[in-house]
Amino acid sequence: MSAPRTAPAVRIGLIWAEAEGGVIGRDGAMPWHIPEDLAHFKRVTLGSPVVMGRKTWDSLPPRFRPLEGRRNIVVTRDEGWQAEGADVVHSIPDALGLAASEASGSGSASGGLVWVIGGGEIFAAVMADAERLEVTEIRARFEGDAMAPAIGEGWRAVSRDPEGGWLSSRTGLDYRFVSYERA
Ligand SMILES: CCc1nc(N)nc(N)c1OCCCOc1ncccc1N1CCC(C(F)(F)F)CC1
Repeated sequence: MSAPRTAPAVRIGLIWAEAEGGVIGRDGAMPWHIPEDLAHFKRVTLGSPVVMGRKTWDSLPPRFRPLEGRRNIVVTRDEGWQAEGADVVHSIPDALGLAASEASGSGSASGGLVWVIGGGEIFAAVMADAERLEVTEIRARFEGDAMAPAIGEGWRAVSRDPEGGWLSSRTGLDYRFVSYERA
């Protein structure tokens, strides 16, 4: 029995890239490089607040930190942690509260959602309250130590790009974009 869903004040989307079997990371990084996914991530999240765990913040290449054009909200248990360009909070509810004050109206590109961008621990904590998932599926198997949350039967895929088959990254990996909404 999952935790009772509270109606969050803010609309939550999760975005991640996963290999076969649900691997999303290894040793604090992504074990692949798919430039087309970086562009996809930027397109989906630009203009919306992003919420991430401290390890994901640390995994951002310095030139991308903070993620420009988005409020960067970083969740950490470390009371002393701070970083230039990051709004630091110490719980998911605090992160969502901060994002709620920021998530632009439904007019914005992604309809006033706050995007949770990783990692595995944060995804697991917010999955029950999410209403949209943007998943990049990578057609390859990688070893890893961070996993995507399970997408239960309460979700339905509302779009696939491409509709059938896969796209080929210039780095040689096949991938596709799948969008889910709560059924
Ligand atoms: C893109 C990686 C990514 N893909 C999807 N679909 N969902 C995510 N949750 C996600 O992880 C975002 C945080 C980690 O991000 C990076 N980790 C390593 C190297 C580069 C990055 N990127 C490059 C693009 C940059 C830009 F600002 F351009 F978007 C953001 C940082």
